Amino acid sequence: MSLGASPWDTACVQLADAARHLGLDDGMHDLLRMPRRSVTVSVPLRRDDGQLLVLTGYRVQHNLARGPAKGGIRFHPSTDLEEVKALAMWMTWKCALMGIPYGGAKGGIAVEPGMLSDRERERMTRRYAAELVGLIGPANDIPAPDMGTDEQVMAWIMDTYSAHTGHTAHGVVTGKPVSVGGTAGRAGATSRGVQLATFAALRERGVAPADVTVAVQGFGKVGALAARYLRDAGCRVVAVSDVKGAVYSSRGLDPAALMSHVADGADTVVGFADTDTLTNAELLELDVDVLIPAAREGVVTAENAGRVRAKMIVEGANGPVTAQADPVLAENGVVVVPDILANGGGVAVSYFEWVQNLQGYLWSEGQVNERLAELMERAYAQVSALARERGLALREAAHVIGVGRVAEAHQTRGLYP
Ligand SMILES: NC(=O)c1ccc[n+]([C@@H]2O[C@H](COP(=O)([O-])OP(=O)(O)OC[C@H]3O[C@@H](n4cnc5c(N)ncnc54)[C@H](O)[C@@H]3O)[C@@H](O)[C@H]2O)c1
Repeated sequence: MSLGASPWDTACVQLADAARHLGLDDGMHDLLRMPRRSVTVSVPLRRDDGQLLVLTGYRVQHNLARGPAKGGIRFHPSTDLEEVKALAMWMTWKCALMGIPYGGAKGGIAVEPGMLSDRERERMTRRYAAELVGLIGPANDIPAPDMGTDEQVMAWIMDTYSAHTGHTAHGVVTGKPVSVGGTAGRAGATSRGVQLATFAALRERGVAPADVTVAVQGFGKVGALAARYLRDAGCRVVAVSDVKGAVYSSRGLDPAALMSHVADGADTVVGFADTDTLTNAELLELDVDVLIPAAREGVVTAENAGRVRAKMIVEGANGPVTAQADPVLAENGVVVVPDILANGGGVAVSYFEWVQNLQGYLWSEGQVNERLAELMERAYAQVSALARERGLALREAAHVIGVGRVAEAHQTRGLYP
């Protein structure tokens, strides 16, 4: 297969690589590649000023062999069907790798959420949810937050779905506010998982957190808390960024103070006191121990991979390294802890939330964090062991495990009719 740079191309190259290692035949390879369902919906929105804006929304259920579809919803201007298909495929392998009984899905609306008022965002979300009522559901397909969406968006989706079905359906989404059936520990789950994956990789290489410098691209839900947890655990976070630019301090940044700075109206990390301003491109090329891309896909490419000086990349984002960049990084000895492992903590705790919703029973934050650590460490150990045994990169090993489990589910279930 020829190497492309789009997320879908990257996802297909990774699948083809895993299929080859697993010895899957062409039919099974096709079955695993093709999304089970792809839905495109029109989302008409009445703006506050009376104008009608017609947006496009998507939901892709990539694979259902291991359980109901699971995956986030993204509000971002560059969202399109190809991107959503790639993200849905990665969710399938991630859920399988984490050992949770879900298939993979993803959704989104092509929109810049920052241009909408809160009331517009609510109307848009509810209309999109209403279009998907026949598709989503606690036993069918369970959305969660992703770029540009948050727990309030999940509450609106749950409420819209519940209004249509005539009963409160907590289990239709995860990442909800705790007041409407969310779980303790979900808000920081992806970031905690990133920290656990980083520390597992460092431990294996005999490196202590206190000796580690970190740069984080993306200071959103995943990146900000990942920076904060890593700093709290002893690492020196020297740079972070958002879409407007990056800030750097060789002495180390205080992510908690930066979060307050952003929340208190600055709306960006840029301009934070006692820091130098960098571009996002410069942040990716800093001489640090650990680089955590936690913004969007395709930021480390064949063009800039050779200039990455980090010793390790831990993928907080989905698909931040293209298939063409991977071999360049490997050649230069850069260890990549892949997305389907490194950011699997989010879907793990989403699963815990859904289980609590189905049981009508609440766990403590301690229980959630303990079980998260168990799943992350188990997944890391399995990936690392297979990588050593078969001489694979961590990404290849992670995909061999995830894809292999989904292929096995297909084989065991058989083909209908
Ligand atoms: N939210 C989750 O639980 C979760 C779970 C697993 C994976 N992810 C992945 O993590 C990534 C980030 O998701 P999030 O939920 O934190 O999103 P978010 O919207 O909360 O934050 C995104 C951050 O990235 C920045 N950003 C956007 N475009 C950028 C660009 N071109 N260059 C630099 N920075 C840019 C934004 O300014 C923001 O700081 C995505 O790839 C998402 O799929 C999220």
